[in-house]
Amino acid sequence: MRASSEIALQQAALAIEHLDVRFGKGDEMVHAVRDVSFAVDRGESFGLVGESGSGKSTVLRAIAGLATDWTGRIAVEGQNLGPKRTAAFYETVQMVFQDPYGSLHPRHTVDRTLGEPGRIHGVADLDTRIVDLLRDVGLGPEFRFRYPHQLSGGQRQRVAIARALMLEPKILLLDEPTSALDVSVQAEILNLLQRLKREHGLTYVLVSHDLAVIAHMCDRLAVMNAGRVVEEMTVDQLRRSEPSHRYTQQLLKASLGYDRAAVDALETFD
Ligand SMILES: Nc1ncnc2c1ncn2[C@@H]1O[C@H](COP(=O)(O)OP(=O)(O)OP(=O)(O)O)[C@@H](O)[C@H]1O
Repeated sequence: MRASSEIALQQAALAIEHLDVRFGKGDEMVHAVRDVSFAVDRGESFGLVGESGSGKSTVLRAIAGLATDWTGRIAVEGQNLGPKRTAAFYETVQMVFQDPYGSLHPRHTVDRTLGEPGRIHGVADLDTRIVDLLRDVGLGPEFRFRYPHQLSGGQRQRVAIARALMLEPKILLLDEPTSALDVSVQAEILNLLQRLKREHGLTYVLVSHDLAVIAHMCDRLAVMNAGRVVEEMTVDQLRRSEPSHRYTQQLLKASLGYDRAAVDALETFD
């Protein structure tokens, strides 16, 4: 596994260099992300971990074009991104949010939720594609005309994942995709994401405050504190409890969810 510094930036699925992100102006200004750099290889799962407010989601939001006051470089498959996101961007990069309740329109059926991006981007044979995508995320065709309030939390997140896959993206930005779900549903969704990654050759950037989730899902991770990356490491190093930065050691100790036996047990789920 290559460290960010060894990944040729033109070859990287995603390269972030010296990213700074701010919100607001003057006295109210929040400097949420400071000089963040990392690169993600094609097909890799990269985790961003850190306490609440450390800037993890803001990094994803800058990539997705949802936080617009940023400087530095963001490149997707060797192409630098400007301030606006194009149709080609959404055909390459999609985002899945934490809250499946908030991220689906309450008055749109599953059919409409999945169909809308497909129609906008001219996806062929949309009816078949919708049914295939639902099957891909473990939902039968009977779910097609349901509204969000007729779905469980896990089913809603499956719909949100299916919507993200509609345009056959190469990169998924996953912002705490399971933290609104209870533990058993969380394991189901994480295992679904693992399977989809294998089957579709996806690249993931996964934000989580939970080291157990990162250890289960990722190849490498960056630890964020107060807007900065304090350490980048492989998950193998994390598992061997080898963080070199004091903050990461603390995070590891303090992370109530982190229990090596539990992480190993998670891996036996199918
Ligand atoms: N729209 C916004 N306007 C002003 N400040 C913001 C905005 N979004 C985020 N921030 C601030 O930026 C900082 C980083 O927030 P961010 O959501 O990226 O952290 P996080 O690590 O993802 O936290 P959490 O795990 O709680 O989601 C925080 O201080 C937050 O208050």
